Order: sequence, then structure tokens, then C-alpha cells
Amino acid sequence: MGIVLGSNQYGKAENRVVRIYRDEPRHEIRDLNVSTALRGDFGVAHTEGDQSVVLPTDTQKQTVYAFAKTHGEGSVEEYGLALARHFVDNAEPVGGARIEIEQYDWDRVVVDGVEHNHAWVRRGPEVRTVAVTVEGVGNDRREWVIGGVKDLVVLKSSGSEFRGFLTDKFTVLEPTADRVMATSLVAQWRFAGTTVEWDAVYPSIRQIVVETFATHHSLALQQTLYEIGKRILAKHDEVVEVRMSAPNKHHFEYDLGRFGISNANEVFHADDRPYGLIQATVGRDDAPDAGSAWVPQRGWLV
Ligand SMILES: O=c1[nH]c(=O)c2[nH]c(=O)[nH]c2[nH]1
Repeated sequence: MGIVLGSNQYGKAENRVVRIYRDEPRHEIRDLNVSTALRGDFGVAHTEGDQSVVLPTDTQKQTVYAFAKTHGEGSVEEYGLALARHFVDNAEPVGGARIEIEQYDWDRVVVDGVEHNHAWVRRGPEVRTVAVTVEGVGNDRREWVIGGVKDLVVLKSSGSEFRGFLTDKFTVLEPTADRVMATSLVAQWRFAGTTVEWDAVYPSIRQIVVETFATHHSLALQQTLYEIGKRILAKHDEVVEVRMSAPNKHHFEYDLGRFGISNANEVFHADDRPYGLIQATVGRDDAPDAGSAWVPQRGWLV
């Protein structure tokens, strides 16, 4: 029986980096959660315990913080690309690098109608996400950037139906032409290239997501996801593929009839679990090869 080392990667997960820009009296803040993973020929580290091929995860962490100062002026995508390129270009056994970033946004505190210079309130729960993958050097260089948003919690109290579904002997669900629809959306979009107006594209796509959710009359969450993907691709040539995962946060009309009280879609039980989990990919039929763009660091195992 032969035993072989399979795919592997290693890195520092969830470096919490807070960068304050304080050149002006009005400070700026960038609050990140940065994960690194290196891929390459690290076989002997596993089979022999030979660390000569291993750039320590601690070094990766130090680089993440150093680059926050030296490469932290632009967008979070540029910062991720700089980190990934650095690891691939400077550590010989590293064939590929994966950088995953979550950006937590902050709103300025408003005092007497004036935005404060150096105090903020966390905005949320939504989080901007970036996943950068860089592989190879010279002519073999390949790079992928995936932008995204997660924990984008949205709800509409009308304009959503779910009826005409398959039924069998276990079906108890009543069809509805008017229901509450809510989700905590995770959406990720793969870019065709790496020359992108990153900080303009993110708010534009986020707006398409929430606007579509609000204005599109939904016959099912599945249809809403497809519509969101379609509209992102229609507006943004630089995006080639959109992946979404949407827990259906069920709102069940509460039975007030037991108390002789009417309830016409007014009082709901917001159910926590279980939830429907609706997931879809919408892409261009001529999208370039995704390569390792979707191979994650965290979430590597199911
Ligand atoms: O939008 C929905 N899609 C489903 O697949 C589904 N299934 C279900 O019970 N409710 C819903 N809602």
C-alpha cells in the first residue's frame, strides 16, 4: 500500500489588522481580517519534517502587518494582490498564494450634526470580502481576484411569492402570493482581470444587489439570485461570474386566530433554524478559466 501526500496549503488565518490614516486631523480607518495561505512544493515539511521549504506562518503574519503600512494606501484588492505577489515572487518553494480579506466598515460618529474626526461606529453586519490568488512567475503568472459581500441582511415585506411547487404526500407548505422574504446574502464575483476600479465597483455591485432584491418581483429566492447575477453581469463587463449563497430566513405568519385576533401578514415568527439554503452561480458562457480562483483557505474542508 502506498501513502502519498495530497494537496496541502498553510498560512496565518485571521490576522486582525487595523490601519489608521492620521496624516490629516480627520483620520481614516481600515479594519481588516486577513488570511494567508501558501501553496507549492512543501512535501518534505510533511514527510520528513524538513522546514527548509517553510516560510513560517509567523513571517506571513508579520508581512501582512508590514504591508498594511507600505502597501495600504489603495484598495483592499490592491493590498491583497501585493501580498500574494510578494509571497510568490520572494519565497522559492511558493508556487501560489491565496489572500482572503474581510473588511469591516465604520461610520463616523456624528456630534451636533458634524462628523467626528476620529471616532466611529461599526457598520454592519455586512462585510466586504476579497479573495486573491496568484500563481507562478514570469510568463506563467496567473492572477485571480474575487470580490464579494457577506452577511448582507435584507428583508422585503411584500413582492415575493412562492407557489406552484412540486407536492407529494409530505407537503404541508401552503402556496403564497405574498410573503416576507429575507436572507443574509453571501455574494462573490470573479473579475476577468486585475486592472479594475476596485473601490468604485464594490459599491456599484452592492447597490445592484440590494436594488434588485427590493424591486424585482420574486417568484422564488432562486429567481431573485439569478436576477441579481444577471444584472451584475449586465452592468459590469469586468465581472465574469457571480456565486451566491442565500439562507431563506423564513418568516411564518403567527397564528393569532387562536385568540380571536386577525393576522393579515402582520405578525410573524422569525424562524432561526432550519433554513432553506439557496445557492447559485451565474456566469458568462465565455468566462475565462477560473483556475484556483475558488479554492479557499478557510472553508478548505466541508
Ligand atoms: O424561495 C423559495 N425557494 C424554495 O426552494 C423554497 N422552499 C420552501 O419551502 N420555501 C421556498 N422558498
